[in-house]
Amino acid sequence: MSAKIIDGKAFAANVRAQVAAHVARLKEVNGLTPGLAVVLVGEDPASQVYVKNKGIQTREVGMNSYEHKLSAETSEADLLALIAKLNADPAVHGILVQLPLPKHLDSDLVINSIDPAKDVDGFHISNVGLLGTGQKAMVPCTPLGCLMMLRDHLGSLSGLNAVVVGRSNIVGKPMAQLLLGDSCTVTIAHSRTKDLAEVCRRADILVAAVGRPEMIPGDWVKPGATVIDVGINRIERDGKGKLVGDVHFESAVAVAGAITPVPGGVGPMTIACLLANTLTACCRAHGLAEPEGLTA
Ligand SMILES: Nc1nc(=O)c2c([nH]1)NC[C@@H]1CN(c3ccc(C(=O)N[C@@H](CCC(=O)O)C(=O)O)cc3)C=[N+]21
Repeated sequence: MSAKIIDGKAFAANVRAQVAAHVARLKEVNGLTPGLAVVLVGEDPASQVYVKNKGIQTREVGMNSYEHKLSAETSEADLLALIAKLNADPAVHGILVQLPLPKHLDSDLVINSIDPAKDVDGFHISNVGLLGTGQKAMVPCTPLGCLMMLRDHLGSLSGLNAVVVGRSNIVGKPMAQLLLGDSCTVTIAHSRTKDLAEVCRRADILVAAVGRPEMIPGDWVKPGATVIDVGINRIERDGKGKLVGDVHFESAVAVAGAITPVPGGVGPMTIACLLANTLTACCRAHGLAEPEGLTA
């Protein structure tokens, strides 16, 4: 038996179509156009590609995209001044500061200077606290995308054993909160976890977010489990560049019940959820009903 492959690319296209339909209605009925500002500091080529893709997809769903490209030497004061301007701009409903920032900038300080209501990454301490206490928050895009795919595949997650491998603030920790919110029994594992293989084998839901190419082999996967691979690792194989996840796909696909591929799994859902969050932020800013099925 081979696992069902969860098509994140198709799923993301469907989410974007739902967002586009809501945006069209907002324009027609309320005269509103959601706006997303993306701030990129420095010239990292991978980041430039992501930011370009975000801009294209933002415009495709009918939203306004505002791109701010700053030099790698930008001072913290100048960056904070730009964020203050975006916070005050009523045309901007979402603000994303592309991470990682150059080393001379304090990313915690920068992120926490964003108006929490416009923090479409969900990284501001207010949103982290709101999510952790089950209150209405902006939810980080990658875990939100994972949750949508899990709910779609499994229906109810209630009572299932979920193991999240990875404890980052951007994926592991918020993912665990969302799974807990859907009544999973949640374990957060990481590189220091004792008997990591055994812990993984107990998972009905296994979320891999460690950033180590193919570190989770098929024999760590419980037969029939749902495997969500958040890793996006660029490796060199047979003299060619290749994108692989944190899960060893070929061995895991033979054991799992369902699995997300890399590329074409979680990655496209991350951008789709960024657009969903921008729409949600716009609706909240104007006291309008939130889009159903596009929030946690
Ligand atoms: N403030 C902030 N928020 C972010 O959400 C954020 C960030 N900073 N910094 C960088 C990471 C990375 N990230 C990705 C989004 C989509 C794909 C994606 O669509 N990947 C495609 C393939 C891409 C390729 O071929 O390179 C896929 O997995 O199928 C990947 C990575 C968002 N990030």
